[in-house]
Formats: sequence, C-alpha cells, structure tokens
Amino acid sequence: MLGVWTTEQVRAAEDRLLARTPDGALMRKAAFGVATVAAAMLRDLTGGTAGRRVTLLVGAGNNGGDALWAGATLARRAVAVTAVLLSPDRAHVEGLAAFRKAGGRVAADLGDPDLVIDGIVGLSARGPLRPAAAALVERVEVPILAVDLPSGVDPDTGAVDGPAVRADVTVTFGARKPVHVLNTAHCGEVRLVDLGLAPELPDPDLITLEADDVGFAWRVPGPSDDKYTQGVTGIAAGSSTYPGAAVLSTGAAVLATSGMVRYAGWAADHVRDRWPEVVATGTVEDAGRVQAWVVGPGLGTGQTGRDVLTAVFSDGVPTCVDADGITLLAATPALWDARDPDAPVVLTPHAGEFARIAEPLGITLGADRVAAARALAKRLDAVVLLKGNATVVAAPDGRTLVNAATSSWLATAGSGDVLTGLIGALLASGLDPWLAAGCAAWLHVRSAELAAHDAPVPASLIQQAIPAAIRAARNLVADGPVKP
Ligand SMILES: NC(=O)C1=CN([C@@H]2O[C@H](COP(=O)(O)OP(=O)(O)OC[C@H]3O[C@@H](n4cnc5c(N)ncnc54)[C@H](OP(=O)(O)O)[C@@H]3O)[C@@H](O)[C@H]2O)[C@@H](O)CC1
Ligand SMILES: Nc1ncnc2c1ncn2[C@@H]1O[C@H](COP(=O)(O)OP(=O)(O)O)[C@@H](O)[C@H]1O
Ligand SMILES: [K+]
Repeated sequence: MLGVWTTEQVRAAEDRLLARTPDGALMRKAAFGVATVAAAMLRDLTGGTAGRRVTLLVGAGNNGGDALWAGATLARRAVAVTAVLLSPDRAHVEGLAAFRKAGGRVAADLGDPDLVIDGIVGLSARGPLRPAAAALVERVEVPILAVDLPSGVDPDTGAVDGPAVRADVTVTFGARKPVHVLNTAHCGEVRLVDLGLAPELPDPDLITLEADDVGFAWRVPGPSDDKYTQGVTGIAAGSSTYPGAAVLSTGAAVLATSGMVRYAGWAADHVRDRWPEVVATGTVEDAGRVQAWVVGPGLGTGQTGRDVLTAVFSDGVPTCVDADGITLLAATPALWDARDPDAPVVLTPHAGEFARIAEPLGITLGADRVAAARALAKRLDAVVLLKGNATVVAAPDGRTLVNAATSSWLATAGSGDVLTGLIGALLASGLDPWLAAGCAAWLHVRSAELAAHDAPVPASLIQQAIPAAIRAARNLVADGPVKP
C-alpha cells in the first residue's frame, strides 16, 4: 500500500521539517530532482542535453523557485534555459539569482523549446490557470514536466475547472498528494523525490494498492479446502432484457475463485450455457447457501427486482449492490429494511447512480469525489465504490483508497458487470469488504490492461483476462517481501 497525503498534512509536515533544516536546503533538493528528470526527458526526446532548449514557466511562489533552481542546474549542464516570469516582481529571489548566475536567460515568450517545465503554481494553487498563464500553456507543443503538480488542477481533489497544464511527467516532493492519484490524466507519470518527510507525516488520508497487496489478499485454496470452504458466491442479476449482465457478472466470479458460484434469476439457461460449472436456479430462495451475494446488474427496476433485492438482503451475508439494485434502493429506501445490520454492503455506483441514491440524502457529487464517497459510505453504513477513471472506495469508518485507471478502455458496456463478479468472489472469500472492493478495482484495471493492448476491448475479453491478472498480482507476492 502507498500513502497519499492532503496538502494540509504535507504543509504541516514540511513546516516541522523546515524548522530543523538549513534555509533553502529542501527547495534545492526538490529542484535537483526536477533537473535530473528533465535531463532524462531531454535525452529521451533529443538524444542528449547539451545545447537543448528548456523553457521554464515561473509563477509567484516557491513552485516557481523550484523551477528556477532546476533551471540553474540544467544551465550549468550546458542546456539553454529560458525563464518566462509570470509575476516578474514576485519571482523567487534566490532562485532567480542562481538561475541568472548559471547563465539562464529571462524572456517574455516561450521561444522554441524541446521541453517546458511548469513552475506556475504548486501546493497553493486555487482554481484554473489565470489568463496570462493559460495563454502561454495553450501555445506549448512539446512535452511538459510539471513541478509538484500540473498547474490549474486542484491539488486536493484533482478537479479541473478551466485551463490547466496537461503534463507528461510530474515530479513531486516528500509525499504524493491526492491530485497524483485522482487525476493521472493531467499528471502523466508521477515521480516522487524523497525529502526525508516521512517521519513528520501522519497516517495517510488515502491509500493506493500495489500488485503485491492484491496478490496477498487473494485467497489460495489449501490442502484441506473444498469447493464450499473457499466461500460460495451468489449472483442475482439479469432479466429477459439484460441476460448478458448475468453472464458477465457470473463469469467474472467463476474466474476469480476456485470455489463455487451459484446463480439465481431469469437468465439461468444463458448462464449455464456459457458457464456449465455454475449451479443455476430461478430464484434466490432456491439457490442454497452462499457466503456473499451480488445483486443488481441487469436486474430491472420493477417488482421482480424489488423482491430479489429483499430476498438477498434477508440472507444476511455480505452483499455487493450494483446498477439496478442501486436504482431500486434510491427509489424505494424501505428496501433497506430487509438488510441485516451486521452484514456488510458494498455499493458500486457510477456517477449517475451515485447522484440517484445520494442526492435525496443531501449528498452531492461535486468536484470532491473523495468527500462525496466518504459521506455516502458513512450515511448508509456501506462501502461505496465510486466508478470512474479514478475509482474511489470509501468505507463507513472513513478508510479510503483510490484506484487509478491506466487507460480508459474500461469505459465499455458491461465492464461494470465484470467488476461486480470480482467483488462478489472476494467478499465470499471472507476478505474485509473495503479491501475486497479495492482489490477487485485493481484487478479490473489490470485485466483491462492485459486484454486491451492499446485497442478497444469488449467486457467479455476483459473478463477472460482475469486469471492472467491474478497471476500477475500473485507472482509479485512470490518474488516480493513476505507480509505478516
Ligand atoms: N514548503 C516546502 O518545504 C517546500 C515547498 N516546495 C515547493 O513550494 C510549493 C508551494 O509554494 P508556495 O506555497 O509558495 O505557493 P505556490 O504553489 O508556488 O503558488 C504561488 C502563488 O501562485 C498564485 N496562484 C494561485 N493559484 C493560481 C492559479 N490557478 N494560477 C496562477 N497562479 C496562481 C498565488 O499567488 P497570488 O497571485 O494569489 O498572490 C500563489 O500564492 C510546492 O508546491 C513546492 O513546489 C518545494 O520547494 C519543497 C519544499
Ligand atoms: N474514463 C474511464 N477510464 C477508466 N475506467 C473507466 C472510465 N469510465 C468508466 N470506467 C470504469 O468502467 C466501468 C464501467 O462500469 P459501469 O458504468 O457500471 O458500466 P456497465 O453498466 O456497462 O457495466 C467501471 O469499472 C468504471 O470505473
Ligand atoms: K506546477
């Protein structure tokens, strides 16, 4: 697991570190990291550094100071560095002096650079780029290295509300901030420069899962296991209109667990045809014991759906509610009455479903997706997995993880049904519901990556890549550090 800290947490930690560090030392360390990455980018782009051209966009604060110090280091390595000062009378004084002394040039315009370094604004950023900065950024046609974060993007929410830098690489310092996991599209590749901040940091605000976390969490059958002891997953999904959702969701569970999967619903014949290993029945009541239910994909929003949801809740086991299940709960909150308060619920809304269920409760999905997911999780005493390019998973106790997509190929019809099957299988294996949702989101992205190979990919092929993705996660367990 890797931590992510809010700007407030980072600032407080930096203040403590600054108090016992010589003046300017942290900025010089940060800037050296920027210069090192910039030199590597120049080599990749042009085959060398000497004589190559870099333009710095320099704002009014320490972010601009970082850029100027980095520019000074590059200039000493014979790079032709130009600085455009957005607030000339407020540019970082020591940084500008060092930059000029190293041979850096101040100019009014971008010039014709090989690389641009964005030092417009960092942790103090509020709102989109202002017009002068926006006009410059708009004209950039070469790769951009962002200092700390891409300017114009909100550091704590990753939200973009107007002109903003879209970086190829972001070099950040001391700790990752929310923007780095919530808006990977604007950050590009994120590199972290160690400032020695770790001892000053509190518990992280958010976490992200690594491959070995997922591999470690995946249940592996032992010699005394049988098909029941590994957890039986139940899927209550599909209807005459949407039989495919049942097939996709059930299949994902089949591929994610070596135990047993039961299906209950209208699409029993379709499911049996595609997945003969599934025990399929017409109703939840006839399905037999399961350790977790998935309910909702393609279920329909009529009386049958309401009856199915009630039957599932009455079973008193961990339950993942998706799609039509969420819409039903939004329209008829009394359906919650059938829920056993001790049985965990995972809700998996996309933005529209989130609005449907959250707005009547006074919770809106604004720019701060983490805050919204946390509020709904607390209010409903359920894990909330909010879908999107960055998937946010919030537990009722406030634990929150973010899983960033590596592409947008997952945005395809039926891919959410695959995700629910994965969550169901992990819930049935006995995993903590928040971790189950997070591991499923991680594996979902990895499956899409393996299946897509930079081309469109249907949900059924994402599903087929599940075993390869599990292997990828588990191999790292074998090679990586042993966890307690
Ligand atoms: N502390 C440390 O230990 C270390 C800190 N480090 C570095 O310091 C950075 C934080 O620096 P910082 O706090 O000086 O402010 P910073 O982000 O440069 O903003 C400057 C000014 O920009 C303006 N502005 C605001 N929004 C804007 C917008 N949308 N578009 C345009 N302009 C906008 C606003 O000024 P205003 O014009 O509103 O008066 C604001 O005050 C941090 O990100 C890291 O890079 C590293 O060196 C490592 C050690
Ligand atoms: N732009 C995007 N980039 C990456 N993943 C995305 C993007 N948009 C949606 N997704 C993911 O794709 C899946 C879509 O699920 P959902 O909206 O329920 O679709 P469906 O109902 O068709 O199965 C979710 O896992 C979501 O996180
Ligand atoms: K920046």
